[in-house]
Amino acid sequence: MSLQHHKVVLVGDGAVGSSYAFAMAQQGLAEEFVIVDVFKERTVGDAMDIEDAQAFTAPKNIYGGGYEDAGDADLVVITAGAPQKPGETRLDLVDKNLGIMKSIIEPLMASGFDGIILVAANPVDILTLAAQKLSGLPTTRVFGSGTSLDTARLRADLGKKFNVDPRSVDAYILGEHGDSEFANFDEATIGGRSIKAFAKDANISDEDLDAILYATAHKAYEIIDRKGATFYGVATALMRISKAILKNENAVLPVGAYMDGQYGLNDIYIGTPAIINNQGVASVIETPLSDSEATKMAASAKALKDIADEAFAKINL
Ligand SMILES: NC(=O)C1=CN([C@@H]2O[C@H](COP(=O)(O)OP(=O)(O)OC[C@H]3O[C@@H](n4cnc5c(N)ncnc54)[C@H](O)[C@@H]3O)[C@@H](O)[C@H]2O)C=CC1
Ligand SMILES: CC(=O)C(=O)O
Repeated sequence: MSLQHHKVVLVGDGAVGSSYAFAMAQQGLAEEFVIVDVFKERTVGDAMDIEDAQAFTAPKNIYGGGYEDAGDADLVVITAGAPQKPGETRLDLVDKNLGIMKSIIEPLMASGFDGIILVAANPVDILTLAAQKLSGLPTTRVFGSGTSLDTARLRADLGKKFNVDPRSVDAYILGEHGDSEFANFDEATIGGRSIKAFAKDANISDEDLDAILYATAHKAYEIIDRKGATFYGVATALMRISKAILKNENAVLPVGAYMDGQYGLNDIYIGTPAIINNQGVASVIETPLSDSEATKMAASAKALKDIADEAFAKINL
């Protein structure tokens, strides 16, 4: 039996990052875990705090560090960036967070890092593309959390509506992690049976399903209005994706993956199911879309591309 040693570097020890560090500790994932942030004292404090949980979970080497610690890391997770204030969209953060991403990728790559980058900072699809272009790493080894959180929200609401465990719902939010996202209701299933057929039996209308999509797409705003930020959901999604990478699971998960012709799209990252293993995105699953869903995917991609083109031009990317 080989002793596995996985090293993960977290960049951004705010609400999302520290919750992710805690989730990883709870799951006993990553034998070595480095926390990096401009607020250095906080990374040391968080590492000490999480260390106190190890006697109940699993021992690991967790410490506040710097980019010089990333050279031999398997995975770098980037949660550094300004979060939305009430009333702001994710896309409003683009210029500020692109500057932060640039300041991270340069020292990260200077460390000799050659692993996988997983991005969560918003607007995540655009920042993931920036991270890939700035790092020069293969597109399969740089990807984003994409619509993983949105898909979790959708499955939870559908689970409640149809009275089934959300883990048994096979439905996806696709497109931008943001206002132009959409659900694949025309193909979604529970136990292999179409959700639309379940809905018909239960007198649930298309308008009811659209209301579920609306609630999913607006849940971040609802949470931010009440507590200022969202973090537990995305931290758990990041933990789940990290586990698929570190354990080489070949798990099918919704992520923000690079488009190389899938859905007729190129050179953008967008929310889609993909197979995730220790190589990153092993392959993108181009899930079937009805005509109206394909139109929504194209519109979502255009919304992302327009913002990315404008923002990248400002930093010569
Ligand atoms: N993809 C998703 O589903 C979700 C993404 N987010 C995004 O995650 C990001 C972080 O959100 P929060 O943790 O709530 O924000 P936060 O403000 O609590 O934490 C951000 C952290 O980034 C650090 N930071 C800033 N500049 C840095 C730099 N140059 N290098 C290293 N660290 C730096 C800050 O010191 C701070 O600790 C935001 O962009 C937010 O919109 C939040 C929830 C869900
Ligand atoms: C903030 C954010 O992106 C979310 O909760 O979906």
